Amino acid sequence: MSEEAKVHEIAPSTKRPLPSQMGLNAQRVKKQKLKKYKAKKVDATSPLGVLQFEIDDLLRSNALTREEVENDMKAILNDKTDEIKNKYHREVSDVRILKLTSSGDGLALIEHPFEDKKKQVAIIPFGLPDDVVKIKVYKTHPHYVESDLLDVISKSPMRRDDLIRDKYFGKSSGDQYEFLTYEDQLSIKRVTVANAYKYFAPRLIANNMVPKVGTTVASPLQYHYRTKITPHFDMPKKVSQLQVRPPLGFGQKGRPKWRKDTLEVGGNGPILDIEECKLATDILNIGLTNERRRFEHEFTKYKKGATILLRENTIILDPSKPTEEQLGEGSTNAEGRVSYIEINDTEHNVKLAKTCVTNTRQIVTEYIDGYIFQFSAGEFFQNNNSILPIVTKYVRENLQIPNSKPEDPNYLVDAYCGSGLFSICSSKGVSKVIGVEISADSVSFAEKNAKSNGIKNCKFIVGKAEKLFESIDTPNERTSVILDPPRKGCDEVFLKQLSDYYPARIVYISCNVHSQARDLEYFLNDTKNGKDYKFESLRGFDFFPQTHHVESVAVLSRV
Ligand SMILES: C[S@@+](CC[C@H](N)C(=O)[O-])C[C@H]1O[C@@H](n2cnc3c(N)ncnc32)[C@H](O)[C@@H]1O
Repeated sequence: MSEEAKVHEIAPSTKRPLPSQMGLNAQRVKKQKLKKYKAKKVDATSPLGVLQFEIDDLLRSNALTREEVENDMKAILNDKTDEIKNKYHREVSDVRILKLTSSGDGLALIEHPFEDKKKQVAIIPFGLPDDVVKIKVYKTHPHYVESDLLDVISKSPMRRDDLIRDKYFGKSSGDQYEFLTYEDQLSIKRVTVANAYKYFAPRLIANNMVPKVGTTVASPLQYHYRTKITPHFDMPKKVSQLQVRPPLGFGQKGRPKWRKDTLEVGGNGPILDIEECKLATDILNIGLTNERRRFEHEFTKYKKGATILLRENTIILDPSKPTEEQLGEGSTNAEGRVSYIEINDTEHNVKLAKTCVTNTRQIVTEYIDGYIFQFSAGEFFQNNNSILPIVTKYVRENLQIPNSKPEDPNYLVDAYCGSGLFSICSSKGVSKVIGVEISADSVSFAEKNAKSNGIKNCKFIVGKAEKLFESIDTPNERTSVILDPPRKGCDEVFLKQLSDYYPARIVYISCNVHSQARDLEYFLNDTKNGKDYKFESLRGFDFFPQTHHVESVAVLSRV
């Protein structure tokens, strides 16, 4: 085979610029194998997977095909002179943002750098629909490009810069929606829930089986609500030569050249140096100050980067003893004393102390809905206790089997029960609760939590969720099921067995509405008894104000 033929065989279609057309030396190309673009496999319900649906949606509404927004990955990868890269990775002005993704980024169509008839899909962090902006494209993927926002030329009516309180705004993903009114944040999250079902439950949508998405339930606290944060740092290879401590904080997002006054705040590395987190509770911010001070002295002791856990802990104070004697372990101040904040709980007539726990194995306490919960600081527990009483009440009410008489027995199954939050908060008036959870540590806390709250009708099993069905003996027509799986959702094995068990009601809580939509599409359409269920209600809960995240609660009942 001739040299020429070899190049043509592995080069992309002639419609796109070939390396040779871009002035690359054919001899050099011959010696080195051309790099091939290999797409990473992503879960369809992960942010990158969802982006593919969002791109298709954008293309459909603009009468474009995927081919018409394709980028020449091979040419970029094999571009030794940077000539192609520089054409791709350029500044573009007068870009109108058309949509918002579920990750909270703007989506726009821009001209293609090589082909007049083609466009490119651009992802623009901190861009809002109807903004007109200037961007710098810095990374190319087969069907979209990533960009930095350089300037906002004309503002979207939604853009409310006067609401920005955080000096790191525009640099960190933590407070991505701060420039929106809270009402707009809640409306956007409602659209996220609706779109998730459009993308992942098309048969349910086509058959009008998805209820109208309810308004998103607000969080009572919109700042200072997070009870856990995990700042981290990276260490360079040559730690011994390090004079100044590395940045300690959270990953940088979207280099904000458009916010001129905050260009240097937090630095410009991959990790932003964060002195204060506006979303975290006051005691966590005190803990952050303590841990930053410690890191200032001790950074050379670390060989590798690490994550620091900051978890809020609550202690009911015994008024007859000095407060400091009752605090236990916690983040300490410059004098070596455990930092704390005292709070008067006038409702329950008790004094509380809040401390900040940094040891993942330490036991921490939370008070929710009149119940006490303990768990290891490093294990899963919900992260915004201001909204939890609203959520647990909503779940409890939706588990009720209609037309029940008070004397009728009712049963509850809590799949993925963690340390027993929903089991315990829904246990009153129920004959028996069975929780199942894969973490033995969480199950032992669920048992202790039931006991310390004086609850005797809860039983917890260690194992995969489907283990439940090996031993379940409650009558299905009198049993309601709570599902609260991790982000990846449930698996088909579990959903099939759930359908075979055929409970009276199902309340599905999810921190990833996309996997929830996929699971309900499967459960309602493809399992034995799925068709006997009505999809009663669907709505988001705002566990994480100022961010794009939404928790979704779906309720199904047997008809
Ligand atoms: C989102 S958390 C919910 C915990 C609890 N409902 C709460 O609100 O505190 C999901 C839980 O599912 C557990 N888990 C993950 N995979 C599981 C599986 N296959 N079977 C049972 N539990 C699982 C995790 O350990 C975690 O505690």
